Amino acid sequence: MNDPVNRPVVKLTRLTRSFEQGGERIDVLRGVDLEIQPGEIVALLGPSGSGKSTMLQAVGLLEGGFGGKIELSGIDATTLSSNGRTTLRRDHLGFVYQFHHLLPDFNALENVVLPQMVAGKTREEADIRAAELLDALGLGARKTHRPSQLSGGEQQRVAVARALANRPNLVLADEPTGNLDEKTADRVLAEFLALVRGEGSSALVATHNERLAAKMDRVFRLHEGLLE
Ligand SMILES: Nc1ncnc2c1ncn2[C@@H]1O[C@H](COP(=O)(O)OP(=O)(O)OP(=O)(O)O)[C@@H](O)[C@H]1O
Repeated sequence: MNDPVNRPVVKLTRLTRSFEQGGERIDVLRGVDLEIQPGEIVALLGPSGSGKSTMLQAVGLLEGGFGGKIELSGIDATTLSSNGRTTLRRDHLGFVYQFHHLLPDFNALENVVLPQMVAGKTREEADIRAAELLDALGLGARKTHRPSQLSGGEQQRVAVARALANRPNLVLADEPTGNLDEKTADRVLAEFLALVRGEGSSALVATHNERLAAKMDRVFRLHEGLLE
């Protein structure tokens, strides 16, 4: 029971978030409950403005201002200090965004090595792990390319490798293939899902694409601030 491996990687209890805009209050999240078990890949569907990014920011411990409870692998993030949240984020989470956000002056391998060095790995360990991930994503021959020398699909694959570098138990992905053409998006998503499954990790993937969402284990829809 106390084994963190068997605890939900995410448990949200009555998560709320409101914004003030022009003197008006918008209730974006109205009491969201969600549990994601280890190894599960969950799609978060919803039209633009429904609150998908807001929800990922909550789970990613990237912003404050939320009501309710956010637990990651049994740890209640809402009671932690800012340093505690940073450590929890570093040790448990990986992030992939719509745009790759790779460091332009570093090559593909270095972009995957850097977060590992920040987490305390040796350069040698980090190099081995980065090469393993890039090889798995078919980028074996692109390791010394800078982001500007890679195609959009290749850049996004490097971003996927970076997100998985520290063996997170949950990857948060916000429209991870939203910037790619349909064929490339399908291929990169399939590789991403296969890698997450192979690593035994979990993922919460925000998308407005029903077809892509259907490839995941469970699909939730954000509608009027609640999950359906
Ligand atoms: N910092 C903020 N201040 C005011 N309103 C905000 C803020 N962040 C988000 N919102 C509002 O919250 C709502 C949800 O935004 P959010 O970005 O979470 O939606 P989304 O489903 O991710 O949309 P998209 O698919 O377009 O990225 C929107 O109406 C947005 O205008």
